[in-house]
Amino acid sequence: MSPILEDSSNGGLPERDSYAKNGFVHIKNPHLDLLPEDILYHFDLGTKTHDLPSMFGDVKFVCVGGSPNRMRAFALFIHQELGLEGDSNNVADICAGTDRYSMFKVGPVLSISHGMGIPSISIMLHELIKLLHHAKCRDVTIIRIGTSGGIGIEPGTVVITDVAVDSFFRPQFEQVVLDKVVVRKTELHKELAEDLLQCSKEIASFPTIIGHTMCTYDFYEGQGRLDGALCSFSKEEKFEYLQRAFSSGVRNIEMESTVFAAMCHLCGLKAAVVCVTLLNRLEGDQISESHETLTEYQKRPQQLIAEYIKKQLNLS
Ligand SMILES: O=P(O)(O)O[C@@H]1C[C@H](O)[C@@H](CO)O1
Ligand SMILES: O=c1cc[nH]c(=O)[nH]1
Repeated sequence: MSPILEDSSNGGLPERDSYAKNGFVHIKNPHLDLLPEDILYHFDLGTKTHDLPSMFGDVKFVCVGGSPNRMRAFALFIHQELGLEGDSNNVADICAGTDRYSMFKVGPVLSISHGMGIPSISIMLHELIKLLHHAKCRDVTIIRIGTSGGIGIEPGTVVITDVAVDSFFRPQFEQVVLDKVVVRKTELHKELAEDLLQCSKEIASFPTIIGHTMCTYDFYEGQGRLDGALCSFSKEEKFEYLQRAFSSGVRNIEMESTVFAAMCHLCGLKAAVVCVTLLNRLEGDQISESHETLTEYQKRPQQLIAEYIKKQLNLS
């Protein structure tokens, strides 16, 4: 059994205090200073090939989500909402040179896809955080706008995460580093979550709550589904697990929030997770709503975040 270590690079270190003063993004890797060039391979960007400060230096809001189409749609929507000049349909994919992720920049807003699951979002976040650092961005807010399965709440409800928990309902993320397990905290920004809840009250067009979000390594057995290709538990065991999750404060389940919270916290980014629920897992496992309904649900976190961004920019 590998030893479980407390992460030494916790939020109480001096670097994080200085973040509060200067607003820069932290990079906690001394080896990076020795690199003559930093290639952000999965973005097809680099410090020698691109002028990152002039391309990204004005970024203040980063929104991330699983699907490239959703993040493109969000970029077009934000273009419209911020009343920016130019044809929103011309918003280009900055990562067009690779098909790993898509990235769109609209004024001070960056919209990026991260694929499905912890490994995929983790790779994206390493490169994104380095990008923000190289670009000398300051006071950046980052928000994951995703989909999820709800527990005991009406489908279509938007859940703003207060704390991301693992499959054992623990507020932590375990990263295997070499042959050790490093445990990192999964704190999110409390004030940001409250501000987002307040925005939702002002829009008042869909139910929004604050709750714990459980992050799993799998969509099927890992989320207690009975409809995967494999299933090694009974219906009763499934319900007993989901009820326990509910009792511990979990209101939705997705697949990225713990690593997202852990990495953003360590790097001094103000972060939130805002996911719409596509179904109530106490009523079933299959996502059976119509395409139109699911599309409308997916727009809800986008509407909320657009409202928040406009408010921050004094545009609402
Ligand atoms: O941002 P998305 O909607 O991709 O997040 C959830 C979690 C998984 O990535 C995926 C599973 O359908 O949806
Ligand atoms: O049930 C669901 C729905 C969306 N995403 C998930 O991870 N789970």
